[in-house]
Amino acid sequence: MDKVTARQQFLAKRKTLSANDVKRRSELIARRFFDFLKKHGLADKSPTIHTFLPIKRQNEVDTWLIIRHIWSEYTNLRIIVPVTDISTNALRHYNLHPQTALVENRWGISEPVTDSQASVSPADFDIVLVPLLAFDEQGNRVGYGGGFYDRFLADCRPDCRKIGLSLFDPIKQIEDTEQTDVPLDICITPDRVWLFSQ
Ligand SMILES: Nc1nc2c(c(=O)[nH]1)N(C=O)[C@@H](CNc1ccc(C(=O)N[C@@H](CCC(=O)O)C(=O)O)cc1)CN2
Ligand SMILES: Nc1ncnc2c1ncn2[C@@H]1O[C@H](COP(=O)(O)OP(=O)(O)OP(=O)(O)O)[C@@H](O)[C@H]1O
Repeated sequence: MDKVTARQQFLAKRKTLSANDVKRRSELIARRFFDFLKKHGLADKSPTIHTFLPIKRQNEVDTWLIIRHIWSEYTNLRIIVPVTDISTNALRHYNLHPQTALVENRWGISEPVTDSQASVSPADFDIVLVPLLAFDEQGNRVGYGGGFYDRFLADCRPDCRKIGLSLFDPIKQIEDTEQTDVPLDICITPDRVWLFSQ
């Protein structure tokens, strides 16, 4: 399947989900994420976790379930979220705390108010939770087509774990992958954890 077709199909599939479907699937994904952290002892190393904040009207995975659980149970973890620079199409990255003031951007994505806050370098990130519309059995992904995450993930350390979160199972293969596409290491769905790198 090509990216354009996958994008259309999965945008349509998402629209069929009720708010309750998204919530239930997001809870299963969050549970699998914390099981994965525990199994690999990742939380012990006080990792820095970068996550997207969900676009509610697009029925994205509700990452707030993961964030709130980290704030209550894993207080040694640092959470970073992206802010989109509309003029350069680049992402900048800022700390997220329970008291961080947020504003919605033009796509309905909550972002920290960045006055006087220093941005954080992608070299600091140990885990990145990656938004997607579709992924394939090799770990390739398709987003909204802006190339934001492809550019961002290229700046992360090679040992940073790139973990996709998907409400749906993978497709067999995305056929028109490009040199600049950065594949996922892992993808978590409501049903299972897909591992793409050893
Ligand atoms: N939650 C979240 N944050 C993210 C991303 C994401 O996919 N999800 N991005 C990942 O790169 C970046 C923002 N990228 C985006 C690019 C385009 C549109 C957009 O055009 N939205 C249209 C609908 C798209 C469609 O239906 O085809 C809109 O809101 O009208 C939204 C986000 C950075 N932050
Ligand atoms: N590192 C990069 N440098 C320059 N252009 C890039 C880079 N990464 C991706 N692009 C370009 O960005 C455009 C969109 O890429 P693609 O269709 O893979 O986006 P996507 O992965 O669906 O979106 P997103 O990453 O925002 O979720 C393509 O034209 C691609 O060539």
